[in-house]
Amino acid sequence: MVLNDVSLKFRRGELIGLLGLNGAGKSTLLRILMGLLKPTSGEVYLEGTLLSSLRPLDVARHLAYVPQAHAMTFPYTVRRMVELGRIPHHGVAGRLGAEDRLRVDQAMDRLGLLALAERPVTELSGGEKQRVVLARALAQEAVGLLLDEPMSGLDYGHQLRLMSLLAELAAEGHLVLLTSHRPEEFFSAGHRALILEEAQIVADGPPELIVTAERMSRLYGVSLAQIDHAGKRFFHREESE
Ligand SMILES: Nc1ncnc2c1ncn2[C@@H]1O[C@H](COP(=O)(O)OP(=O)(O)OP(=O)(O)O)[C@@H](O)[C@H]1O
Repeated sequence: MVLNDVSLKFRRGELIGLLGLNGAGKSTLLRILMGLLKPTSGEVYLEGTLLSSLRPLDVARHLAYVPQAHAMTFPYTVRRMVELGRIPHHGVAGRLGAEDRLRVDQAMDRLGLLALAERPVTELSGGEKQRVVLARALAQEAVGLLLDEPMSGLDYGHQLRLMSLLAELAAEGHLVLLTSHRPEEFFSAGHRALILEEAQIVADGPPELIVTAERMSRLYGVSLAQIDHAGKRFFHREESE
């Protein structure tokens, strides 16, 4: 069983980090929340409505999902790819209006993509592609952003910028749920940390109480010490190991 007895409630304005070992079920949980996988028992509700009763485009107006890997087969330009994020608003056959263009430009700007706007996505680096997919999710203007390892492949500067952007989005009222293998990332910016272990949520609460050396040592099976500095927490492997 990938997930068992998981009961969670998410609210607008929350920035939530989901931690867990490889194979713990993090992506599975995001896919269930997006309605891409159906739970064998239990239900997902989106603002009071049963998720499974909504059409995919209706879901996409509320939730945007950025998976871990994205195949980019067609040589669309970066701009065209980000424009696809507007489909939930103007429909599959609809034309882009002024509002759509504005949102696309804003999303590209926030991900630092304006200079790459006319480049075919097939010719981009891994980190650049990742930023395009994130910009497409932003252009979607969904309240909830479900991001599977959004930092992966990004250079250090873009990782830090993305973390600030996600905090900004949460402050603007979005729900941001991301998975990561770097517990430090949530400590300063995240409001809530979740740990998925043995198919269950074993911890759910403020990062300062959950993302501790003791818990991270147990989770990852390496002995860690923590350093708290300037409102941030860092981990390092204990010398004695
Ligand atoms: N399509 C699938 N068919 C069968 N089993 C799957 C499928 N996708 C994932 N699994 C299994 O479900 C479990 C959870 O996988 P999931 O991708 O949700 O883990 P994860 O926590 O996101 O891992 P990672 O950190 O490696 O990305 C794993 O044991 C995996 O092998």
